[in-house]
Amino acid sequence: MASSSSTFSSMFSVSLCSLSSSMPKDCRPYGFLVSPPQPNVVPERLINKNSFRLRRACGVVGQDSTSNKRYDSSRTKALMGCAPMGALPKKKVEVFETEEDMAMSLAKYIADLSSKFIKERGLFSIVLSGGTLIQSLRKLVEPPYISSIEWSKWHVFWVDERVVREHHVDSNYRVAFDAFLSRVPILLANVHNINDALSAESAADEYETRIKNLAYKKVVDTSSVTGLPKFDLILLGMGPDGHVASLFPGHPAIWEKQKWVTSITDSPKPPPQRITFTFPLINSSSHVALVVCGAGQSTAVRTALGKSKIADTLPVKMVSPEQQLNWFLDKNAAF
Ligand SMILES: O=C1O[C@H](COP(=O)(O)O)[C@@H](O)[C@H](O)[C@H]1O
Repeated sequence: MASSSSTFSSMFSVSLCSLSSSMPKDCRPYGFLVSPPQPNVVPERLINKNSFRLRRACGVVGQDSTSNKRYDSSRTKALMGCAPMGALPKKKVEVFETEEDMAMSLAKYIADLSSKFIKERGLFSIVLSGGTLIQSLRKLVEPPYISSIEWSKWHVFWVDERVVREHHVDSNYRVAFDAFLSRVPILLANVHNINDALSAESAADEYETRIKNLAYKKVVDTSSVTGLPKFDLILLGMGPDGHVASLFPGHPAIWEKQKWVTSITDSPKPPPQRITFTFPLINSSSHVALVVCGAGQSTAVRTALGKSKIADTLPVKMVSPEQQLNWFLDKNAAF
């Protein structure tokens, strides 16, 4: 509910940043904040001054205090996910008084995107996370959305999954099925969960292949920028350590560039065996909603939305979809 939300501007001077720049649309190796001279770096005079100001306000450009060189952490972030240079998503941070208000606004946001993409493409590809996010989808199974959404046009995926059988309590599929999918008229054939009979590595490979085939059949769109499947909407939760999907701080999987879906067998949060989308695939999506509630997440939220360069390797801060990044926060997570 717009009326009960407040933007983050008062806290971080960052609320709605509609950013763009004229950086070349390519992808270079990551790992530096101060770019060494490179042939494809756009001369500073070509960077629109207003755009620079906006980006500085959002903490994505600035001056390195030790070397006195200008840095552009948006570039670094884009590179991490292999997203196009300069194609920063629009970013919107909304803070709601209660989780109930947030759930209402989230339902409207999803319903609006569902209708937009169904109009444009005839289908809606939506990717779920596990955890507390699913509870926040409860308004979708109530009026008006239960009858207004064209559920038969939905294709549902998981950004990460625990490698357990699908009826197991730890299964993200099971949590979503029990609380959400079983209550709406989605076609079972359009619910694309992992093959739970496989090992973590095989399940990741098989899921990637299936996604590739569905992109070939245009069930999932394809990014004209990266050439990777482009999901219409990815819904991400976030752990207190700033992890998203099963991409944990300090884990090598956050740097994966070749695979679209990878496996891990040493998740710091149980269960240890998981499959997860990698950043190149997450960041090729059109829209991402980061849905975060509760005081336990507030430190990671502050770090992610603050200006610290150190936070650039916090998984949640590496999320950068092609079109729009929306944060849905309750007050407890935000303050
Ligand atoms: O393990 C996981 O954790 C994150 C965050 O979950 P939450 O319960 O703290 O909201 C979740 O987004 C991810 O899908 C899940 O596998």
